Amino acid sequence: MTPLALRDFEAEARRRLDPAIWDYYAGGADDEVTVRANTSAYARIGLVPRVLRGAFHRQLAVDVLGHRLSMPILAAPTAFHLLAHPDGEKGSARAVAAAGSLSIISMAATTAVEEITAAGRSANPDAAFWFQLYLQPDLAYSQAVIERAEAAGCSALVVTVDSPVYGNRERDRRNGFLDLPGLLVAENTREPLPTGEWGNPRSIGFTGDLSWDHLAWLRTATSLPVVLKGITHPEDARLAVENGVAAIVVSNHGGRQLDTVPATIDLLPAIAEAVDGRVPVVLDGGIRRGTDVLKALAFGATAVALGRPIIWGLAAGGEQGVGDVLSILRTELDRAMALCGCSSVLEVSRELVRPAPEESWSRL
Ligand SMILES: Cc1cc2nc3c(=O)[nH]c(=O)nc-3n(C[C@H](O)[C@H](O)[C@H](O)COP(=O)(O)O)c2cc1C
Ligand SMILES: CCCCCCC(=O)C(=O)O
Repeated sequence: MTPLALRDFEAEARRRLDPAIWDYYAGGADDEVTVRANTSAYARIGLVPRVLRGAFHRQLAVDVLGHRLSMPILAAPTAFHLLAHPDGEKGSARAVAAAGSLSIISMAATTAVEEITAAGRSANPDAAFWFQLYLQPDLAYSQAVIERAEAAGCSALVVTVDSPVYGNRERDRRNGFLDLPGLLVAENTREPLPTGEWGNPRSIGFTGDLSWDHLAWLRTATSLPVVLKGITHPEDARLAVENGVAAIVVSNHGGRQLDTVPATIDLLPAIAEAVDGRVPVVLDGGIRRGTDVLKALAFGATAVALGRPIIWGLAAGGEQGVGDVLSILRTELDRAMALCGCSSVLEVSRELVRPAPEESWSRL
């Protein structure tokens, strides 16, 4: 059956993947309340379209930190793509680049950052990449990883701030997922050698005392723009801007870190208000339809990022599958914009959305 929607890729990915690998990709923390909330929240938000606006041609392109992207949809950082398909991170990067979008490369990628950026640029010479960092307690080692990402051509550093410790992923614990020998080689965590080559991989650590002081250290460690990923509180968004970050990613890590954090789409309006247009705001978590993208833009996001749907596309059809996922979502967003009377993503505004508590929604 030809996949028509992102959920079709999810079903196909599930069918193809080893159940323990599927669980790692699909699962979340504790009772997975946040995993479910991220997607179900969109159904509670109504779209109230404007009509007779002549939106025959639609402009989907956006500018994010100096990059012109063909659409407001990026690839969020996700680990271990080679577990999904032999095309791995190189296949995903080529598909995202060919779609005119931007990949945030995971520090826990199973392919070296240099190979990923080269693959993306083979598909689109103008392709943009950001590098996601789990700050390591050994700052000298973190510095080496950052310099490696810079040399590979990444244009921003995305620091994940929602993970001072690893989330409680019970599916993985039951499956013994992280204990599988040789399964998980995070290529970008190799030791720098005096020869300039990369030695054995280190296991990824988390910085338990992660604080704003580390952000000050990062400023000394890189001249790249710093993006904070994992902002959920409006006060932290305000602090992030005051501390000079270039952008924020509103994210609860796809429900994989702290369970019962609300859906990101429900957190977005207060964060967008706190940021007040001073830096770009990217939202991830639960984006599965073009209407979800439109709702996020309407509540103040500059762009959205996809986590699991990229993995589904990869598992179902390699590079081509990722391309199809992006193409379907783009077409859905374009159609939703047409039906809402928007000829540009810049025209997608708050007047189009109505957050509806379930009781009032049922009265409509
Ligand atoms: C399998 C998987 C691996 C992930 N790996 C990372 C990672 O290495 N670094 C990171 O900051 N976030 C990681 N995330 C979180 C994503 O970047 C993103 O926040 C989340 O997946 C968005 O939700 P969605 O999957 O519903 O789109 C991962 C998520 C998944 C599902
Ligand atoms: C110990 C392995 C760390 C990889 C983390 C990848 C990630 O963020 C995830 O959500 O999974």
